[in-house]
Amino acid sequence: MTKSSNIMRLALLQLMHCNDKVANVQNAASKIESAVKEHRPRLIVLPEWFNAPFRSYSETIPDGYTSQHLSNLARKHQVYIVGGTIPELGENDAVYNTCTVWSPTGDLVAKHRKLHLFDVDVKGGIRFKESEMLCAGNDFTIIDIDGHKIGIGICYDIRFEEMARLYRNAGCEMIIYPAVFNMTTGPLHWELVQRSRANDNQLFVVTTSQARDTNANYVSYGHSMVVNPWAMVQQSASEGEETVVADIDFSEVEQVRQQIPIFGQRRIDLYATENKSKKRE
Ligand SMILES: O=C(O)CCC(=O)C(=O)O
Repeated sequence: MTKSSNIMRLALLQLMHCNDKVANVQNAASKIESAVKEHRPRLIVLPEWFNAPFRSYSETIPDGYTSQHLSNLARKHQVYIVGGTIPELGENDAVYNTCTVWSPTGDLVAKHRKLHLFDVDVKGGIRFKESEMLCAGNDFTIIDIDGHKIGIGICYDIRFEEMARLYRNAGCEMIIYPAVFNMTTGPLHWELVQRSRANDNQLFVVTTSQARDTNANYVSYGHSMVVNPWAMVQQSASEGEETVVADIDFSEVEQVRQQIPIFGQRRIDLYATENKSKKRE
C-alpha cells in the first residue's frame, strides 16, 4: 500500500482494571469514546489483559464477547484499535495471551499470540510462570495502516531483540507492545527496553500499560510510552488512568535511517537474524 500520510495520531489508553470483565470492557468503551471525541486519533491502543487475565474469562476470537465489542467500537468510531490483550480460547482447549487488531470497518485485521511467555524468578522481586497457565504463539504479526507497516508484540516479547529485528527487516516503522511491567522490572527496564528496541531498529516503539492498582496481586508499573526512532521518549504517562495522545511523524524514521545508516553497514557476511517460523512475513 502506498503511504497516504506521514502523520498518524495515536491514543494510548492506560486503563484501570478489575476482576469484572464486563466492567473492564465498558470502561474501555467509554475511554475510547472520549478519546475519539476529544482527539480524533487514527489508532487507539489498549493495555495487555485489559479485559481479564484468567482462563475462566477466555473467549474465542473473533466471535467472543470482547472481540465483538471491539469490532463494534472500531466501526462506530471509524478508528483502528489495537485491542490490548485478552485470554483467547484456542484449539485443543489451549489459552493464549492474544492481541487483536480491528479496522475502522470493524474487521479483524490480525491477531497476535504472545511469543515469549513471562517465566522469571527475580530473587527478592518477582516470581512469575506464565507458561503454567498459557501457551505461546508461533507467528509474527505485521499490520499495515495507511501504508505504514507496524509490528505487534506483547509485553515480555519486547525483551527479545531478534523479534524486533525481524520486524525491522520486514519494513516496519513502528512496533506496538501492549504490556504490563511490574514494580520490580518496571523501574529497572521499562524505559530502557523501549529505547533499546527503538535505537537498535530505528523505528517508533509504543507501549500501553494498565494503570497502577496498589491493591492488585500484580501491581502494574504504568508509564505507557511512545519512543521515537532517535530513541527519545516522545511522550509518556504517569501511573494512573490516563490517555496519552501522540502524533507520530513517520518521516523521522527515514531521517534517522539516512543519517545513521547502520542497516547498510551491518556485516551480514558474518551474522544474520533469520525468520524460521512457518508463516513468513
Ligand atoms: O519483562 C518484564 O519485566 C515484564 C513482562 C511481563 O510482565 C509480561 O510479559 O507479562
